[in-house]
Amino acid sequence: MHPVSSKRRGLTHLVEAHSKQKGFFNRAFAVIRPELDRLDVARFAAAFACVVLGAALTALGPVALKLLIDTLSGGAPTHMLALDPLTLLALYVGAQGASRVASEMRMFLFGASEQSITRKLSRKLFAHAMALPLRFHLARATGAVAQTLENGIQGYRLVMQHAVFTLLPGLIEILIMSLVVALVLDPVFLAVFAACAVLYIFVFADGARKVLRASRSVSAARIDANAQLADGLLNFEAVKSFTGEAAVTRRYDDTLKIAQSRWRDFYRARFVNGIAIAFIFSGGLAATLWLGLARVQSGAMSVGDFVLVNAYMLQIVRPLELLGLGVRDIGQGAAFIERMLDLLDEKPESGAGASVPAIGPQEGPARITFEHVTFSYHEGRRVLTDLSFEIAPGSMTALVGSSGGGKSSVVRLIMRFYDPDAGRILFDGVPIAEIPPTELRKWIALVPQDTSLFNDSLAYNIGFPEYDGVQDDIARAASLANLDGLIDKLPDGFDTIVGERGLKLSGGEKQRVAIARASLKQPRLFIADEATSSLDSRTEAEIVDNLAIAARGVTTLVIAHRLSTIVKADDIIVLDQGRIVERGRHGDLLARGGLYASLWRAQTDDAAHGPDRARGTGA
Ligand SMILES: Nc1ncnc2c1ncn2[C@@H]1O[C@H](COP(=O)(O)OP(=O)(O)OP(=O)(O)O)[C@@H](O)[C@H]1O
Repeated sequence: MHPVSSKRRGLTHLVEAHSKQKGFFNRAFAVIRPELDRLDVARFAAAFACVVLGAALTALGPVALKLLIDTLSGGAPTHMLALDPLTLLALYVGAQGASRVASEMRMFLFGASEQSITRKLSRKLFAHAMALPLRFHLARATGAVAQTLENGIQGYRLVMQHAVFTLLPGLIEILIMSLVVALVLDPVFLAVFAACAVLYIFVFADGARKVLRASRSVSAARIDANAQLADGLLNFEAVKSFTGEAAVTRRYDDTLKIAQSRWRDFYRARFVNGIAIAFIFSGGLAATLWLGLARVQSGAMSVGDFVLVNAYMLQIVRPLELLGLGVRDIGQGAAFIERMLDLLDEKPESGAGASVPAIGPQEGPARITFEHVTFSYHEGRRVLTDLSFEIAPGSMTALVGSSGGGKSSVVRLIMRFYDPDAGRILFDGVPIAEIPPTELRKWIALVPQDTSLFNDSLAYNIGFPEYDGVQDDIARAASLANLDGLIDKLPDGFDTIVGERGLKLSGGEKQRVAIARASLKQPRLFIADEATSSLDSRTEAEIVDNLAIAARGVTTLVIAHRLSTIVKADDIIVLDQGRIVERGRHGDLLARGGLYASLWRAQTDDAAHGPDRARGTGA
């Protein structure tokens, strides 16, 4: 390749990399800017003042020492300040002490604002994760999302810490030292300092690039490892029952091994960098002292000057090293932040977290209309095809059919967890695509197929999300869902902690908590997706009766495999492979002798042979 063109490409590459980095820092700053309040800014400003003061004192301390030595060694006072030794000693000690105090103040002020920003940033990230659509969460591992957020926060802390503690003081110290050297000493020392500084910059720039690359890999590996960790912990019941402890530990260790090797690359990059710096430092120190020695011997320099140049050479390493460390660790922080910024770029659901004006009628039982709705989760695999039906206000409609037929998907579309590929869904005549999801969901109470509870008290879980001030309502809802017997038995009653995802409760108890929660909502549409599938027949019958009373006047959509629970429905829609194959009342459908009749027959036959076999025959 032509050398000039390759050079040009190199330049273009550099310019591109620079503008990319600029874009990154703008994006990263845009995330925290709205979170900074006046107090944060004031604390930062005060920390900044301490940094400037501390750095100036650190740089000027050796000057006082030089003056003291010159005075003590009887050398002609070449300086303008003819101060007595005690004053000079006090100045030197004072500069050292004050610089330490400024450093402590800086840490105190910075720590307070860092924690405030970290809290606000964590809250913002969590709120964002909560506002992301269900589609996002179903496609991601919980542990990976958690680690991405954790890495991001750590990244911000690294960047903030180094901006305040390393980059800034480093720059100020170098500036002041260069000024003093230029004013007081032979310019040759400035040249040595400058040569060392240039070499440092090259070595650090190279190191920072390598460390950044290694940090990216570390960040990705940490996320993968945490995804495995959370997956194992969440599935511990399956792990135990299938004695899979060793298998999941191995699976987790495989990701840990990758993370370990990425960390090794990271530390190797840092090590190589550190060794190069040590060589430059030793070379610079040797050159300075050799030049200083010759000048002291020839009388061109005082002993104080020699001490000053030595102190600066030792001291200049620190700010330069700090600068390098700062750049390197900011690179690491940036790599950690990158993934989090990608997550923040994920679009939240429209209207999520915001208060949006509601559209359409505000009360009364809902009318739900499906108009030629077609839907697939992934291209090429259609789940619902040309679905058209209407659920009349105040009616009870049942959705039945074989497993995987698309019943829960109908519910997800009504909730706007997903949008249809074609056709539309209307809520009281208003297309739900025009209703903000958060508004729409306020009108609907859903008892989902899989109930997973918060690791909190029974009362919290029933009253979720508005726990405070509804104690009586919670007790009433618990009683409606036949939970009072259980609560009486528990030593802590409503305050009993239900365990992670409600694991300390039985499947049926969890379902009843979900029913109680939904019944508190006073919705316009009540949806029960297999809400009583884990209950024994008698409890189920009692709850169904209670629900019928509670849902009187509310439009109700019930998905059920156990057909005995929906014989009284006003309308039964039979779905098969995403299409409506039959529709009518229980008696009509039986008389028709189609899919519904055969499902019914299978269940009643099973029931005749034993009640437990009657469960889930739709599967
Ligand atoms: N998040 C998803 N991503 C991809 N495919 C999905 C997703 N959820 C469900 N499916 C698929 O969509 C189809 C319909 O699922 P759906 O849960 O709506 O059926 P269902 O009638 O409620 O089944 P069941 O009675 O077993 O609960 C199934 O083939 C299922 O594998």
